[in-house]
Amino acid sequence: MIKFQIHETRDEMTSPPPILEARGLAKEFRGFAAVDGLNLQVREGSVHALIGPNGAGKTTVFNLLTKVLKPTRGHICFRGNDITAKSTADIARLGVVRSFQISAVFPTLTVKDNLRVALQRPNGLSGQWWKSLNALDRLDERAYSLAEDVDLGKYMKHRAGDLPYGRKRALEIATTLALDPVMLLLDEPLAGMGHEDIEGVTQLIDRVAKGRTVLMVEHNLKVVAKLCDKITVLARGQILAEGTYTEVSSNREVRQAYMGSAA
Ligand SMILES: Nc1ncnc2c1ncn2[C@@H]1O[C@H](COP(=O)(O)OP(=O)(O)OP(=O)(O)O)[C@@H](O)[C@H]1O
Repeated sequence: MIKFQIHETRDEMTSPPPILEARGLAKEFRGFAAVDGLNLQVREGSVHALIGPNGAGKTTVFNLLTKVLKPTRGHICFRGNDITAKSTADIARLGVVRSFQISAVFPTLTVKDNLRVALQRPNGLSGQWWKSLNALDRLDERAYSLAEDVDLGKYMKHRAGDLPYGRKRALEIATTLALDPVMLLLDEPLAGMGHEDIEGVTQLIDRVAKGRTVLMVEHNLKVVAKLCDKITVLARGQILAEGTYTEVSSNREVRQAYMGSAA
């Protein structure tokens, strides 16, 4: 692993402890090390990207951090507490929420009703939603405020299924924000998105990152360069390089790993 010693030493002296940390994290599939002794530190308030060539282990790391997979070895800590044995629901209660996975968007419901359904989860109304959406009127104010946060204010009466793709992604992010996360994990938030939506969703992520910590896997390196304070480059399950976009993109081994492509 290539370290940016001066940068990291300065950072460590001035920065708070990491909000999320992986220590010696490993995942083997039938003896194959998809993730191999990962030591990752995500600083509170940062927007941190995990990048790397295909098969580098990004998705596996994400699945380990969000408790979809159990590690073969190693530990995960959130705010200094070991969360290795906790479930996805446990860590969501701590405020660590993965978007585009647990955020369900119901295509036949309006934007407003999708937001009200999402909002009832942290408000302890789960199980009541089927009684009557009218019973959820008290959530309206918060639903409108969430819609404004993601620029969906004028779409409240639209059916989610009729929204353009970028707006659907905005609604998914809004349903995630309904859980009031302190840390958002975004798994390829721009995947499959047309050029016309990328700028809007990039701005949206930038906006919702304020006051939160974001860890994202993303292949679009232009967007990573724009949004992220720190980038961890994975290759063959290990950290190849870490630093700012300028630092990692000028790194020879990173360029080699991408075979002279976008990095
Ligand atoms: N369930 C599994 N069983 C066996 N091997 C797996 C499994 N999941 C992942 N792998 C292997 O682990 C390695 C890392 O895969 P992973 O999907 O984490 O990489 P990635 O960096 O997310 O790749 P991509 O950018 O292509 O999505 C790959 O070689 C993959 O084939």
